[in-house]
Amino acid sequence: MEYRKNDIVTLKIEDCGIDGEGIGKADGFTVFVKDAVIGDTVRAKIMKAKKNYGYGRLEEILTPSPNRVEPECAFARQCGGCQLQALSYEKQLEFKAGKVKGHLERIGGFTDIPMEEILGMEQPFHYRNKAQFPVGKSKDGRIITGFYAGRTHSIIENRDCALGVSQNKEVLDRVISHMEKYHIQPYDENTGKGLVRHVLIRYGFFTDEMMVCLIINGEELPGEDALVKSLREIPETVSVMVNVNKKRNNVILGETVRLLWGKPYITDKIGEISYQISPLSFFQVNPYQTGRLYGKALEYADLTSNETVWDLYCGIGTISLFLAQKAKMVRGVEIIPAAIENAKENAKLNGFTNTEFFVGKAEEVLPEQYARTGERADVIVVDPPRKGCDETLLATIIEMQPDRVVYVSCDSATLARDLKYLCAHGYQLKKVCPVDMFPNTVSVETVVLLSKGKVDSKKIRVEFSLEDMDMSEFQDGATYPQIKEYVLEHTGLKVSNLYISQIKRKCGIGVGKNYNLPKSEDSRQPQCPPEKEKAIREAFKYFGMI
Ligand SMILES: C[S@@+](CC[C@H](N)C(=O)[O-])C[C@H]1O[C@@H](n2cnc3c(N)ncnc32)[C@H](O)[C@@H]1O
Repeated sequence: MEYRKNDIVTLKIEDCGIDGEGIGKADGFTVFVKDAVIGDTVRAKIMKAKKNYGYGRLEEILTPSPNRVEPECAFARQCGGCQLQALSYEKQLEFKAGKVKGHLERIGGFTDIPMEEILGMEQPFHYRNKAQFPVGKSKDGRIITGFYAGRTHSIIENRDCALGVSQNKEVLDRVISHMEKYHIQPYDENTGKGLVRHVLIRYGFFTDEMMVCLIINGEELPGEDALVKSLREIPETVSVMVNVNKKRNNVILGETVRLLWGKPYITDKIGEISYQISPLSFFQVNPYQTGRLYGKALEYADLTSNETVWDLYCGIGTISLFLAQKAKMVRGVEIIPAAIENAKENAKLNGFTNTEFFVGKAEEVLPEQYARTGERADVIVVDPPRKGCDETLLATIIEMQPDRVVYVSCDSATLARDLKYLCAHGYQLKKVCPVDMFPNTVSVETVVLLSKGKVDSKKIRVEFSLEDMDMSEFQDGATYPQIKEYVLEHTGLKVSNLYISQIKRKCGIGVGKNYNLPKSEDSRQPQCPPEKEKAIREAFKYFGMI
């Protein structure tokens, strides 16, 4: 059945979408309902309707889910950070394990998935060692800080996030009163004026060292010494820095950092290994679960001190050093030069002599090194960003034929795509373990073990090429239907998948290499007209894709 705007539907919520919205069906018509949780029976008003699906506003919870809980944070509904706080933690874990399994089945084409039990937390709050608070103004002109409401840039005022450390509030109180005293204006995204954009706080859970870094739209901050004096009164402060970002974009951190006081980094430990972490370094945000995640990767790598291992996308060498405890040699590759500097320092700090690090793209460094040395690897570990591995890299792994591949992933959709490729080229899926690194949010991390085996055609249902798929929907940003809907609503124009993919390419957003390209050189494709291009670009901006 088809529903239209303003229709009222009754439905049972059975799933959860990427923004944590409840998903249910009314007579085969799928409805996304914000603030409804799995297991609720709700009455919803259709606010937007498409052919087979629509977006509903929660009117009434007719029967609350037995898994509904009172959120710990008073702002959980408005804030975009925690999408699942109203769902019991047990059910959250079930949902996440199901999400990984579902992606492996639907995208990867796998059956009989060797899933291990998801590794959850005992206390799923106050686990984040890093927080980035935007600074802005309230309607009545006060300086405020907090978090962005879901998919917007309006700040929900909150200095005491339930996922962060208790020191966050004290830091923010001091920064805001400093701004008030010195008449420092927060940055305004619309005008590009104002000074303070964000406050970044990093905390070492096992060392109790804290770094405060103000991201500013300028070179200097009025009263820098007074701010340092105030922040030093918090006993855990070991580092106060500014980061300069004068660009008018959505990227939080700029490239330049300046030390105001203390050390340019904090130190923290995972297991037996110490790491130095600077403002720009990638470091897993949940230190408790990171030890378990890396422990699982190490278990799957099954090292006996004789192996040569590559750790691709190695960041500051976190997994590399974990592996180096039990390997003959570990080689790490990372695109950010500063992270590789950190990785080398971290190796030295911990006394490792069996590591080597390379700056560059994994998909370039690995084939180059393999061509140069011809040395095979016993184990290859990959931990790519959400977009997953480049196909050139996967092809090189296949060529190198390591005994085991350990894949650590923060996006199970691109993970499933890459596993499908590796298994279609001779690897076997041996173990899958989801790890809950981000309780109360929809994200889930996964560790996978693949080992060399024969091609098993029964396990793979469809032939495919990465180039023919557009996986960018699974990354940050919006889906094709969401973009179409935004464009229609704001301009009245209808745009096709073809036009969206053309503009994605122009903007440098990853689209499968052949996705929506003409099948032969002579075939003609319509080109996106300028007014539609403008509208699509606006939608990309709205969804934070450019
Ligand atoms: C999910 S993080 C993993 C970092 C590290 N393994 C850890 O656990 O801390 C992904 C890393 O890949 C890096 N990266 C992104 N694209 C890359 C590429 N093409 N080649 C190498 N590194 C890349 C990012 O800078 C980031 O440090």
